[in-house]
Amino acid sequence: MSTDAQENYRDTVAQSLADPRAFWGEAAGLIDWITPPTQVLDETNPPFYRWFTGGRLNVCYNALDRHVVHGRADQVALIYDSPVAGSKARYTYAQLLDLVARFAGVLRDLGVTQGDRVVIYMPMVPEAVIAMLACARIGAVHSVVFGGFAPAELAARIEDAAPRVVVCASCGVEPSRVVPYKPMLDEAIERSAHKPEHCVVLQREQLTAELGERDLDWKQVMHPDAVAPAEVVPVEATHPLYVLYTSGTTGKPKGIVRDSAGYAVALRWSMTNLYGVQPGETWLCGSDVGWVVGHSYIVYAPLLAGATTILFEGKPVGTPDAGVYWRMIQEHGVVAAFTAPTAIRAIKKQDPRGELIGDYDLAPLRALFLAGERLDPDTWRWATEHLGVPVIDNWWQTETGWPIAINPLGPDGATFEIKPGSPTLPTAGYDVQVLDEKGEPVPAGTEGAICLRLPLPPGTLPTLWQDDERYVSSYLSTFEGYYLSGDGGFVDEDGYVYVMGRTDDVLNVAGHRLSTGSLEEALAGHPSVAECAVIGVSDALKGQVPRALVVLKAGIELDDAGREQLQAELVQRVRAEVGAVAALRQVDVVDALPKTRSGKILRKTMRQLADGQEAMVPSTIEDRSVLDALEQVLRGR
Ligand SMILES: CCC(=O)SCCNC(=O)CCNC(=O)[C@H](O)C(C)(C)COP(=O)(O)OP(=O)(O)OC[C@H]1O[C@@H](n2cnc3c(N)ncnc32)[C@H](O)[C@@H]1OP(=O)(O)O
Repeated sequence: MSTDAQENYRDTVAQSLADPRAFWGEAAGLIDWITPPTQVLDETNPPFYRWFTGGRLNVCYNALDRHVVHGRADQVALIYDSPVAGSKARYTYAQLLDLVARFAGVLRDLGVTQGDRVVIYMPMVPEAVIAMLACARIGAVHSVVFGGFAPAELAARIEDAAPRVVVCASCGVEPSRVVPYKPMLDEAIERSAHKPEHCVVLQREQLTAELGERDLDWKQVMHPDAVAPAEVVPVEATHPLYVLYTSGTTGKPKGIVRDSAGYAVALRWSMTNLYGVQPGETWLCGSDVGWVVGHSYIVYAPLLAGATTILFEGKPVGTPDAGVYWRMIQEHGVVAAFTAPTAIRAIKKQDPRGELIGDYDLAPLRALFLAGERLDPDTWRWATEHLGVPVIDNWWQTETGWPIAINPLGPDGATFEIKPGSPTLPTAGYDVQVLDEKGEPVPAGTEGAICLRLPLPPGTLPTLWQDDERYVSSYLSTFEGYYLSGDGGFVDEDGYVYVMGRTDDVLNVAGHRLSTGSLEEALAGHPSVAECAVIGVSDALKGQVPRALVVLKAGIELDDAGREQLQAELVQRVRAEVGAVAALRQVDVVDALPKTRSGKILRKTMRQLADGQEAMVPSTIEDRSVLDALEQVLRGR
């Protein structure tokens, strides 16, 4: 660990905060512009800050065409590795560009123009990446919906985004079953008030879908005789590249807007300066294109950097075993990998001594990055001990699009000492402050609400899709001049950030962000349920799993068999309404829920009891005996 590198990085971050215009103005040179920006940071309409105004560019051009023009045409851009489909494929930059330009032509011929939305509901297949980049090419706004979401969640997103076209696959392939996607899309469109004009369906051999009137077959429309490639459409720097829905505390998802230029600049900068990956190198990000990590670090950042990215359709274990990541690292010559702590916990459970690691040559690997949930010290220690490379935590959110805090990887490894449990230091552009309830900064080591002083750096959300008001009320209204992250934690004397968990009721199940509100809505729709609460409790594998408590309607009496039947129905209901990914397994029928006098359910207190922690009971509790009666239920799992 060189002290020069540490000083340089601290200087970089200090400069990015002291003079963001100079800092990001210089970083803007990392991408190609059609028209350079006239202003680096536009602060004329706070709290709505805009980056690189006046500039015009195309993100697809920067991710593909530029590399073809500059000598990377024959370099592999994308490796598809699917143990579940038994399939592998490699696409050079030239081949990927050809497919993307053709699919952009398909969308154009279907009437999609700049600013139109296109929903993409696909598993981890190359066509998902092709569809995303094709949208970017013609200035359409993509909105990718994770395949593990059920029709109701998909419907909510279709209704909000109002897409002209939906792109979907006939099915996904999970280790234990083939998941029919097309019927779920049909049901979602049925439920949604907005109806897309067309659906382009990729027929997969594992299960083909029946096509209806509005449906088109991907292979047919992509035939070179059927479509002419589309040219790049220049867009404004602030033009939305995509909308990605994320869970808030209520059932209605938030449409995180991502601008074009700020995102391209920040991601390109991060790939080399934070993750230490150079053009031409191979990178593995084991996430899903339905999540922000997939958007940023499977698709956009590695391609913007001219690297080779791997699209992995499989699981860290069981496809076929806990050595699949190590196999890919060896086979594809991966220099840095990125996944969620849950994935490492799953691997550790199956291969506690890390024996499968020894079966592969991991010599090219320089680091493993982990994010998506808190990296517990045990998991960090296991991975560090068995991999022999720096294991680097990084903290960020769907909203920010790229790391808020990380230990940057330099040529000599991690730049700073790793302190287990901390994602290390704030990144360039992020002014991290921990505030107390009154909005005052707390001393080092004291827990509070982790906030970011405005303006946020490029690449972060400029607003919510068609909902400026919700953007302000959700993130900016608690403490004036700050973005409220929703995560709580502290900063130590060395400036290291520690993120301890959500301060609101958002769940994080195996790195998947889910809303308690949408699970509760699903449960509350059952005819026997009067009211309910969902809490996230600690889980050794998934970090957190949901647990539901339901109160029955007056007059409903159930014996043991009746309760079991109801519990099974409620689990099934959440699966059908939210999706299998919610992983609700435990439902308890209780007499009442603990509340404050103003009617707020005490989810945090219940969560503390369920996790065996000391429960903080607010003085405003309405009836203490309700909580006492629940204590045994919650403590005994
Ligand atoms: C890097 C930071 C991030 O991006 S975090 C977001 C992504 N997170 C990860 O990639 C974490 C890695 N985690 C995993 O691979 C799994 O959660 C592990 C730990 C292996 C556990 O596997 P499993 O028990 O099957 O849980 P799961 O969460 O994968 O799935 C739960 C149920 O949902 C289903 N599901 C999941 N994905 C999809 C999908 N794309 N399309 C359709 N269904 C999906 C799974 O099949 C599973 O269903 P079931 O309950 O087994 O019937």
